[in-house]
Amino acid sequence: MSTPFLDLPSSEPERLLPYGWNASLAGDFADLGLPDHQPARVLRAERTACEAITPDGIARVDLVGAHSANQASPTTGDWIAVTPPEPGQARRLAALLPRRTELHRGGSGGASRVQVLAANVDTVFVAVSLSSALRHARTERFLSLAWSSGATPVLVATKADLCPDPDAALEELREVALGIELVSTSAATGEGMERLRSLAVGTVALLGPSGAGKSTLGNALLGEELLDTGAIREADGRGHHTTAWRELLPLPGGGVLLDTPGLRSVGMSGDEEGLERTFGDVEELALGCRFADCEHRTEPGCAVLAAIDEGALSERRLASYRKLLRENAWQASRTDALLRQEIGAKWKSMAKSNRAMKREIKRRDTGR
Ligand SMILES: Nc1nc2c(ncn2[C@@H]2O[C@H](COP(=O)(O)OP(=O)(O)OP(=O)(O)O)[C@@H](O)[C@H]2O)c(=O)[nH]1
Ligand SMILES: [Zn+2]
Repeated sequence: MSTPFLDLPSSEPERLLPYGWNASLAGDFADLGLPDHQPARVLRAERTACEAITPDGIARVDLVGAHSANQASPTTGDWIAVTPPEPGQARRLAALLPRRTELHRGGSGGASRVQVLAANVDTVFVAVSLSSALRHARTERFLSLAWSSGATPVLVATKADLCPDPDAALEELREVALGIELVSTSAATGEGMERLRSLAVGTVALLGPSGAGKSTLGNALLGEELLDTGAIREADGRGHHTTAWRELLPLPGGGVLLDTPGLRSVGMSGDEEGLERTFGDVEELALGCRFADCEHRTEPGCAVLAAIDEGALSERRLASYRKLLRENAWQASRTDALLRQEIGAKWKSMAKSNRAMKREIKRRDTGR
């Protein structure tokens, strides 16, 4: 196998390794057909420039110039091709490498475009604090966002040391963490940190409500107090927005931590695929309903209501699913009509045929 590096005398491509550079990305870069350029990863993006790690170290990259207007603009986590270093010349963006994953939120305040918050995130740690009342609907929202990005979510329960009955709380969370890893942690005792480190695969993003302990988890992974935690912020009023701030930080045991201000304030994006995965149990049950368009309210032969009667599904979970679907529909109605037509119609027909297929398979399996 050829080395994933480029043969550039002045540069040290090893500099990209702690940021996730690998042979597969080298292949993507080669496919661009820009042999005179260099690969780089975006550490922080602004409107007209970004900061990136290049084989020559961290550099400012101008977004104007060769990069065409109809291409997506780079965001934190993107791999890009940049012009080689030239004395007295700023680097320029030449191309964006294909994204493997995309964390996004729906347009808000009348904006019609979906806003991409981060690219190429492999693992999302969703933090939920055990020190306050659990709000499952909110947690499910974060998990959906993670699923829809293409990354693998992990549910991280924080502040176990402050919880009077952590076992009961975790038991509850297990239903929410359907099919994913659930880790109980405490920054105070170090509980769960080793396991968390082993789950920090690739580029890791932290999601969760304010005060859930994201910065504290990040610092534990980094082995250094690089992120300001609530306690420090309160003490000296410092924020994340200093110019020296980089949003991608290599982890000592491999992997990269991604921490952007935008991710700290995400809600729900118009995405139903992520919901389907988060609520896989409800979707699965719904396949057994007599009517294909069953809304699981009063319909006869409703398998979802039957499961609730039997205690196999909690009413709370169905209610939470409904609420998120409603919220999604509302979000979708706010995005612009064209986008809605294009994406909505495609998704609807896909979902419809998917459902029909699943029902057919189920029918055959059960011989009905
Ligand atoms: N006792 C205890 N306190 C913790 C733990 N984890 C975090 N904290 C405290 O909880 C507070 C909030 O933690 P942060 O890490 O700042 O939370 P955050 O999610 O980054 O918050 P935002 O930056 O507002 O999004 C801080 O005062 C932490 O010291 C824990 O495991 N145990
Ligand atoms: Zn039903």
